[in-house]
Amino acid sequence: MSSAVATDLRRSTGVVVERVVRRFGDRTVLDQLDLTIADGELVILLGPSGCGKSTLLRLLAGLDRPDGGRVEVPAKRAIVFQADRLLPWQRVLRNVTLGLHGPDAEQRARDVLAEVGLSGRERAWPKELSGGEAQRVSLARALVSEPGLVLLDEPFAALDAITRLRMHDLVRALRTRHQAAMLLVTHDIDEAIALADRVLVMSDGRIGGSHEVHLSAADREASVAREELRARLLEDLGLAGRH
Ligand SMILES: Nc1ncnc2c1ncn2[C@@H]1O[C@H](COP(=O)(O)OP(=O)(O)OP(=O)(O)O)[C@@H](O)[C@H]1O
Repeated sequence: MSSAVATDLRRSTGVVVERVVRRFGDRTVLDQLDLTIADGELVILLGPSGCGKSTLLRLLAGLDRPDGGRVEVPAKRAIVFQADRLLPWQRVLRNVTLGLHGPDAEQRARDVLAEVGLSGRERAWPKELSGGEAQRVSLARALVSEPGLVLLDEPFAALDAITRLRMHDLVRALRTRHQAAMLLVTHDIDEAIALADRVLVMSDGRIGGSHEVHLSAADREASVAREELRARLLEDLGLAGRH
């Protein structure tokens, strides 16, 4: 089967994945998977452990190649992992400017650090940051190059519940300013409902369920519609009847 990964030179073109296959030995982890993400859309990917979520993100990031099918992604992509992956021997500002070019690189890094609420921490070392602050730096580093696609692999899973809620507010604010397509992997159904334009549920190597989220900010917190969506997601995950 032929495979192709194409990047578009325009800044942001969304994502098109067609019939993508990825095998590891005898195991077919992604099996004719289809997916599209529009510019500016925030899509959340849910699925049981080991179903292939990170494998899909790695393909979209260009860290791996499919065995078959077609992947079309914007040229500029950024990925944020569960662990912050900051360079411990570089200060916060340098961690954000790494790989940036041009005379305005430092100012862009300062601006995006301000956006994530870290003005004044530019000269801090990574070890001096809390977990939430370190993930804010990771978000700043992802956004500073104005990518067309931001991939987030369980970015808040290691944070405490209150910090996670603050990070949700931050992601909502950032997406109104940056028009990137975003794909966020999580195990947390409530995180999915809080943030997503669309929630996808992965099973058997494909996208088994797709749910547009048409809830107001208030309804995302508590409403009959929210509970109905939650029940549908639990059903797709094979957990019907749970709370
Ligand atoms: N490089 C690799 N070599 C061999 N097997 C791999 C490789 N990468 C992933 N796999 C296998 O592919 C399957 C899917 O892994 P993946 O990490 O994508 O799952 P996941 O849905 O992200 O899981 P989790 O939610 O636990 O992080 C797993 O069985 C894993 O062992």
